[in-house]
Amino acid sequence: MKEIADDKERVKELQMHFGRRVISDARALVEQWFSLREQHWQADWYHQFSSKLQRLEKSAQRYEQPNLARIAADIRGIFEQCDMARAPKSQMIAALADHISQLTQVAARHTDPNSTAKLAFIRQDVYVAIADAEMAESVLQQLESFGIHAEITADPDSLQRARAYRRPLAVVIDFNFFAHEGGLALMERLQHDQQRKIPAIFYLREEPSMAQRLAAIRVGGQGFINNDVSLMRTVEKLERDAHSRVPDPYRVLIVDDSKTQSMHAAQILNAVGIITEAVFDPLTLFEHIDDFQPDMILMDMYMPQCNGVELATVLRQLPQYDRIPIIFLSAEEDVAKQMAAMAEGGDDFLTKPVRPEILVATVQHRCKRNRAMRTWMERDSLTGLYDHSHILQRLQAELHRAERQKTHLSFAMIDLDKFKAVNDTYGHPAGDRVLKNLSLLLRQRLRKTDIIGRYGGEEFVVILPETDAEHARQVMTELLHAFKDVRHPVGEKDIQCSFSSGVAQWIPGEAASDLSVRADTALYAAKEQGRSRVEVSQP
Ligand SMILES: Nc1nc2c(ncn2[C@@H]2O[C@H](COP(=O)(O)OP(=O)(O)OP(=O)(O)O)[C@@H](O)[C@H]2O)c(=O)[nH]1
Repeated sequence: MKEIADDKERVKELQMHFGRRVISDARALVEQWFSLREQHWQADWYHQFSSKLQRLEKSAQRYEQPNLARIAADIRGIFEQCDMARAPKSQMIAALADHISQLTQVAARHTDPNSTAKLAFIRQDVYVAIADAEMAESVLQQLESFGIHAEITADPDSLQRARAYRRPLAVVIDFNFFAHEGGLALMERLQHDQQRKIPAIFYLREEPSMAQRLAAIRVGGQGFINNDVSLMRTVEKLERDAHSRVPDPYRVLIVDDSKTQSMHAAQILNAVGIITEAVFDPLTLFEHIDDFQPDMILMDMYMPQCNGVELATVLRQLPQYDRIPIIFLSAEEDVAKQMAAMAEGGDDFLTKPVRPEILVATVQHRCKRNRAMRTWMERDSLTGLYDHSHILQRLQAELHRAERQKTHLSFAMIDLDKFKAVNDTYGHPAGDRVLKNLSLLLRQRLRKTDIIGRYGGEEFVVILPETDAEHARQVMTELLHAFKDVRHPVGEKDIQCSFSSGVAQWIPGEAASDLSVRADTALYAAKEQGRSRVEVSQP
């Protein structure tokens, strides 16, 4: 009997091992895709993409991962239509990005079932370099309980080796790490060839001085922790960083009556994976904005029917278009005229001919800022999750996508159990802490592609694309178990809470409001049947 059990164990281990191989091949392809964003397109980019795609196709077939093999084959189909001599065009970028996002969704579901960092598909670890073993272990546990994968690197050499193997999400480092070098000097060495600094959180027993804080900032320091401070704030920040790798490409609308000029700008932007759309007739601008949903507009100053300043003025008069950044691109060298253009609602002015790297940097910067601003406006201030109205907008958009791609989608509602008693017994701030912890846990444990919102008070919702009801039930049940284990610090003691959840799988053609009513009814049933459980709506 024991031998059979051993065999089963071995088969399971092997399956997991092969599963990890496929995942690492999928990750390599996704990282190759992301590299387009950071470096300009180069001739051998397709070659590298192709060889990574081939590896994934082979391993997905060999290790029997049919969903991944199917998506890889679809990517191959799109990829083969690209003109290898030039950067991918907007249509290709959009199609590839869409499939890469599907790949991350499917791959995320295949991660090691025993891992706490289940859904960290494009995983970056946090390295914990603290000499005091007990403290290192405590930091590790706090990070892991929120699904941030962490690794203890107990001495400078192992930290260097880990860093060489993969860029970490952050390093939690002892300010006095191994006295002969110290955390500062070591961090400086780690940052040596990094374009973007690796975030560092310094551990120091005593309150840091101003000089120590300044020195820390210079080597990428984001903050300090000591023995008493819980990592909560740090986790929030790390969590935000982990999520900043949004795979959606930026979208830029180019308004220019000259085909040559607009194609030129498009090529430069396409080479860094930005999707562009050209508008030659300014009078059709509104339709383009509504359909294309740009992150920003690149606008020529002088066009036959009207000029760019007039167009910007019109846009700024309409609340729905008021926040879209506009960069003027023109041969106009008269600074007074440039200033006048900016005064009418332009955000920047670039003089033609503009150097490609300047155009790219300006556009990327504007898009990034605009997305960050939008994020703030759409988020609930306590938890940072989508607020009620925006989660409904996202649900609408995801239903369209599921319709287009003919995929499943599930919608889950979550409501904390007996939460009134938490507030009444321990006070409102303690209740807020629990709400924040639940939101952190949801963000850490769910896939990047799942969309989470705070519906109101102590009610949360999750949109799970590409997920059927049974799968959604499993995900919610795992979350419930994980949440019940979380200890929420309240004064001297810790408290534990639970939630109930109702899940509904979208029926093609069903309206968003009907779907949410079904999830709500299932949630009600979960409450009725004793709470701390997940119920699924039967269509
Ligand atoms: N701390 C805090 N409490 C909130 C917030 N929003 C809503 N609440 C509280 O959440 C509690 C919800 O209580 P009820 O709707 O009675 O439900 P419950 O006590 O959770 O009981 P069941 O849902 O039936 O398990 C109320 O006490 C609200 O005041 C918030 O932002 N912060």
